[in-house]
This record gives sequence, C-alpha cells and structure tokens, in this order.
Amino acid sequence: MNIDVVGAGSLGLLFGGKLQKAGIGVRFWTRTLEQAEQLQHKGIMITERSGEVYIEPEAVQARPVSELAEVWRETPGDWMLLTVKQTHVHDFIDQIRSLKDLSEQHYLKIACYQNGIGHLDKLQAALPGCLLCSAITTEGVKREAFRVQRAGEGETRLGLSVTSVKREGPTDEEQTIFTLARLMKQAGFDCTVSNEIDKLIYRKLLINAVINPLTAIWRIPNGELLQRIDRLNMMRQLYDEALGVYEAMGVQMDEDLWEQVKGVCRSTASNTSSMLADVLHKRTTEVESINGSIVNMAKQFNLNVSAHETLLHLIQGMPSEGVS
Ligand SMILES: NC(=O)C1=CN([C@@H]2O[C@H](COP(=O)(O)OP(=O)(O)OC[C@H]3O[C@@H](n4cnc5c(N)ncnc54)[C@H](OP(=O)(O)O)[C@@H]3O)[C@@H](O)[C@H]2O)C=CC1
Ligand SMILES: CC(C)(CO)C(=O)C(=O)O
Repeated sequence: MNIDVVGAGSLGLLFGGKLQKAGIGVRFWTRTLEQAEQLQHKGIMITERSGEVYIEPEAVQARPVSELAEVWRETPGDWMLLTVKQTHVHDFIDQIRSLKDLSEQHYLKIACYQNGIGHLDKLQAALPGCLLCSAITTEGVKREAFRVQRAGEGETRLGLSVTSVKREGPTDEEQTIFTLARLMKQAGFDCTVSNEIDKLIYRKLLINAVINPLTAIWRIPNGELLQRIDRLNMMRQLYDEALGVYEAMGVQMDEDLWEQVKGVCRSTASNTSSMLADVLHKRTTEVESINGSIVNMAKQFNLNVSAHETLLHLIQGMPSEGVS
C-alpha cells in the first residue's frame, strides 16, 4: 500500500507521519524542492499528548510535487491525501492534470481534507475519472518546519459527498474508502466512514464561517468570542444567516447546532483559528471558500447574508503577500 500525501504541512505531516510509523508506505509531495530536502535531512517530528513520534530522515520519501505525475505513471500510489489549503487546490490540479486519463486499474483516489467548500467541484471538473472522498477532521495541528504539534486527538470522518460523481465500472467505492479508514485506524486515528458526510461538511462550514472571520478581525483566540455579549451577538448573526441559507437549500442541521458552535469555542478556547493564523502570517486566507461560499449559496435564493458579505470583503482586503 502506497499513500501519497500532497502538501506536507500541518495535517499532511501528521497523517503521513503516523501512517508511515504504522508501517504503511508514504510518499510526501511538497510545493518546493527546499521543503523536500529539509524533510529528508531532518525527518519528521510529531508531538502529541502521549509523547513524540519521530520519523528518521532516511525513512522519509519526499519530492517536489512537480515530479508527481511522472513518478505516478511509473509507480502509481493507492490513495492520495490532499492536504493543501483551498487556495492551492488549483495549483495541485495543474500539477496532476496529465493523470486524468489513467487506466481503470490505477485511477486516482483522493481524500480531500480542506475546510470550506468548492474544492470538490473543481477537482471533479478537472479529473472526472477520479474518486473524491471527503475527509472531515476535528484534529487541530500546527507546523513549524519539520515539527508538528497535535493539540488533541480529533475525529476524522471519511465519506462520499453527494456532489461526487459515481465512477462507472466495477469498482466498489465504499469498500475502497473503508480500506483507507482501516489504515488510518491502524495509524492511531479515530477514523470511521460516514454516510452523512455532507451534513458534516455543512456543519464544519458553518462553524468555520462563524468562528474564523471574527477571530481573524478581532485577533483573539477562539474562546474569547464567548467573553462578551457584543461578540456573541455577531456570532449569532452569522449563524442565523448561514442557517437561513441551509434551510432554503434543504440542508438539515442538528437542533442544538448553536450550542455546538459555542462548544467548539470552548473546546478550542486557546486556539488561534486557521484564518487568524493566515492573517498574522500575511497569507491568503480561506475566507472565499468559507464565508464566500455562504454568500454564493445565498445569492441563489436571493437571501440577505450581509454579515458574511461584509466579513468576506474585510478579510479579502487585508494585507497579504499574495502567495497563492
Ligand atoms: N491544521 C489543522 O488542524 C486543520 C486543517 N484543515 C484544513 O486542511 C487544509 C490544510 O491545512 P493545514 O495542513 O493546516 O495547512 P498548511 O498550510 O500547514 O499545509 C499546506 C501545505 O501544502 C503545501 N502546498 C501548497 N501548494 C501545494 C502544491 N501545489 N503541492 C504540494 N504542496 C502544496 C504548502 O507548502 P508551503 O508551506 O511551501 O506553501 C503547505 O506545506 C486546509 O484547508 C485547512 O483548512 C482542516 C482541519 C484541521
Ligand atoms: C474549528 C476551528 C475554528 C478551530 O480553530 C477551525 O477549524 C479553524 O481554525 O479553522
């Protein structure tokens, strides 16, 4: 079994590193040659509550993603874990577009970890023959060079979104996804297959659409959103607007979702949200695929989502190096 991890960032190094430690073959594909070389010289260090996991440099297979298509034609992998940000999905597509006509035996199976929505449609359009599995995870991981810090042990759910086009032919897609889940479990992750993955995608989207832009604008950790009534009111407005859109779309959410949103603020109280981290590092944020998606969905129903729209523009207008 060979797993290709595309994007050796926080999630990529955590999942790839632990899969490799469990004896599964892993190849890391980096954006730059420099990062591939760094991993091969330093190895990978994962710090978790239960201790440290170290992958020796000589055990790390890392190459720049520009070589992926060529290597794949010779030695195809079994699964690809796509752990780049939403803002880099189009670059990934450009790198592997030439693999879109692979044989039936070696078709691409990609597990997509991105927050927000929009990536599945882009991937499906560019790579119509591939199997797209969504990976929704509550892991909280940070990276500094070759070291990753796992905040706690989250849950990962794999599944086929209704937007994924069923592949033709005899392949049993569900069994294939169960196989990936088994490997993840073997590597120590709480990972199962869900037949409600769309609900989880929309739940996560709503949580990110409420917490991320506000923490990024106010530059506060997640828990501080609950400390003042004016912050809570703003959260509630974002929540109500998003829920109105979901209702119009016929997307069902749990009755206690508002409590769940506040629960995430509590359980990740000291976290710097990913959007705040991007703003602080002057990186392009994922706001377009988070609040921007809510705005786009609202347009289809002529709904007013002014809070999402305003935050979308405020965050898009923040200084960035324009790295994507
Ligand atoms: N971190 C977390 O705890 C969680 C993250 N997510 C989601 O998962 C996704 C990934 O997040 P995260 O791991 O934190 O992000 P990171 O920025 O840590 O990692 C992304 C990695 O992808 C690399 N990359 C960019 N473009 C390419 C490319 N074309 N080919 C190969 N590699 C590329 C980046 O390289 P470089 O650094 O050189 O630019 C970087 O190392 C995001 O959508 C995020 O919202 C979801 C749940 C939890
Ligand atoms: C749930 C939350 C808000 C945790 O920080 C997150 O997913 C993020 O920061 O992107």
